Amino acid sequence: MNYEAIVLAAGQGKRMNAGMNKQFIKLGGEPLIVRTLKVFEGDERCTGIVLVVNPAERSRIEQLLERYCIRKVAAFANGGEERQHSVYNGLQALKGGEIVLIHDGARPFVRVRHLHELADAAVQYGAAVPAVRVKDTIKKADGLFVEQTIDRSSLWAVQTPQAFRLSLIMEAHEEAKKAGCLGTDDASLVERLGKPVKILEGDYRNIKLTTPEDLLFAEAILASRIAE
Ligand SMILES: Nc1ccn([C@@H]2O[C@H](COP(=O)(O)OP(=O)(O)OP(=O)(O)O)[C@@H](O)[C@H]2O)c(=O)n1
Ligand SMILES: C[C@](O)(CO)[C@H](O)COP(=O)(O)O
Repeated sequence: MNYEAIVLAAGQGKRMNAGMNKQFIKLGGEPLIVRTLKVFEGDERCTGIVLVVNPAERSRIEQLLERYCIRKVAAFANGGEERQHSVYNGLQALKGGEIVLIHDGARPFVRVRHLHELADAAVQYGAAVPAVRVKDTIKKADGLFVEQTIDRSSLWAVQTPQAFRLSLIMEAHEEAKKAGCLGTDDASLVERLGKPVKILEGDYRNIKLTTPEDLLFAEAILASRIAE
């Protein structure tokens, strides 16, 4: 199934502490956002990308698109205060296809195979997310004292891209806006409507570059890809 993509690049990267938006950090010589966009650029099922950016960074990003021959960015949208607001703005800029994939610009290692599986699952279920099983022992705490050890057998760490029927995710965002509800991902807004969200087992290497040590993992993943 073909799809449109929304790629989010309008954060500040505070936790990365790089003194700039982490989207511009170079990984193996190429900016992070370029690596992410190249995955969608190379997927024949992606019909266009809405790129959500901080307006102050737009011309710098446009220069990168030119330099790295990224042609699928069909529209820009302005970032909002929170990730959810950025997605909302991105949704308004879509052309109106059936399926949309919403992706963090900070996850450059997603595989085209997964994009296809997610788009197809969104046709079938309405909403589909990639996720990996939680490997750590998770404890709930009160301050720094353990209250409870959570049974991890039903816990998943959820990633992006998250795939949706456009009508469903539009409704989910409108309803969340009305209710003043903020979620850390888009699927949670569908969940609050009581609609199903399908999990597809993802890839532990589809990391989001969030804190400085993630750069070490990213370089290692990149090296393993080059060796493939
Ligand atoms: N208001 C926001 C916040 C986040 N994002 C994007 O959403 C993705 C995931 O967010 P996160 O990792 O939290 O990125 P930042 O917000 O940049 O990081 P931090 O929270 O550390 O500042 C990133 O690609 C980021 O650019 C966005 O477009 N608009
Ligand atoms: C959407 C997300 O990438 C799913 O893992 C994540 O929730 C983004 O925000 P976070 O604040 O870094 O959790």
